[in-house]
Amino acid sequence: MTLPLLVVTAVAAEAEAVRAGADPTHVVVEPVGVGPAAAAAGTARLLATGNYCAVISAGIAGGFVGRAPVGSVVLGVRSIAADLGAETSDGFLPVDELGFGTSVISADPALVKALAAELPDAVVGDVVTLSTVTGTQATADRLAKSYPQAVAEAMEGYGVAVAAAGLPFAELRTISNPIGPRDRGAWRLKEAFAALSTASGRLWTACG
Ligand SMILES: O=C(O)c1cccc(C(=O)CC[C@H]2O[C@@H](n3cnc4c(=O)[nH]cnc43)[C@H](O)[C@@H]2O)c1
Repeated sequence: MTLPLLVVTAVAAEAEAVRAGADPTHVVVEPVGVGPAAAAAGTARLLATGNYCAVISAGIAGGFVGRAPVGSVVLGVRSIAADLGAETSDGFLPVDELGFGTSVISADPALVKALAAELPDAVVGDVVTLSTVTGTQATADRLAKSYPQAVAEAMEGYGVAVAAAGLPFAELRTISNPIGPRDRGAWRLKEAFAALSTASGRLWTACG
């Protein structure tokens, strides 16, 4: 029998949205906390106590303006730790350039292909992971320029990818807000959760 797919979210509301759409006979859904550290620790714990065919970091996200509109589904091909590194007078230096590992983890190509086939309207691109939600136009512009393939930002993908440690990994997001000046009242949570439920209905095929 095929092993189940593990889907990790940050918060309970995201897990409920995934469960509303996903087939419980093929998909296990767990909230593990907000941010890359909680995501990595929670995912590692789940993978140590269960057998899964793959792990997906799922939830809502901010979308880069002009790349992923509010309400859209995003499928991550790479999860990038965009604030792991050093600040210099010339700008941000990623951990890669410091010689301490990599800030970029690629999703499993076969898993991405299978999900993309099930989610033909998804915006496919990189997803940046940040510990701090972007709240100014200046930061949004810097990130858009530094990560031209990035379509969304969230707070967990890179942490889940590190914990996956070779198990097939991917990131699935639905866009609740544009990345830019903070306007919490403008987040379209209802639309993003509904899109997450619909997309989750296609996850049962992920492991063949
Ligand atoms: O306020 C609420 O009612 C509420 C209900 C459910 C979830 C939330 C969250 O804030 C989820 C946090 C989760 O969302 C991701 N996220 C969403 N937008 C962004 C963004 O613009 N930049 C970074 N992360 C974003 C993130 O992964 C958080 O873990 C609120």
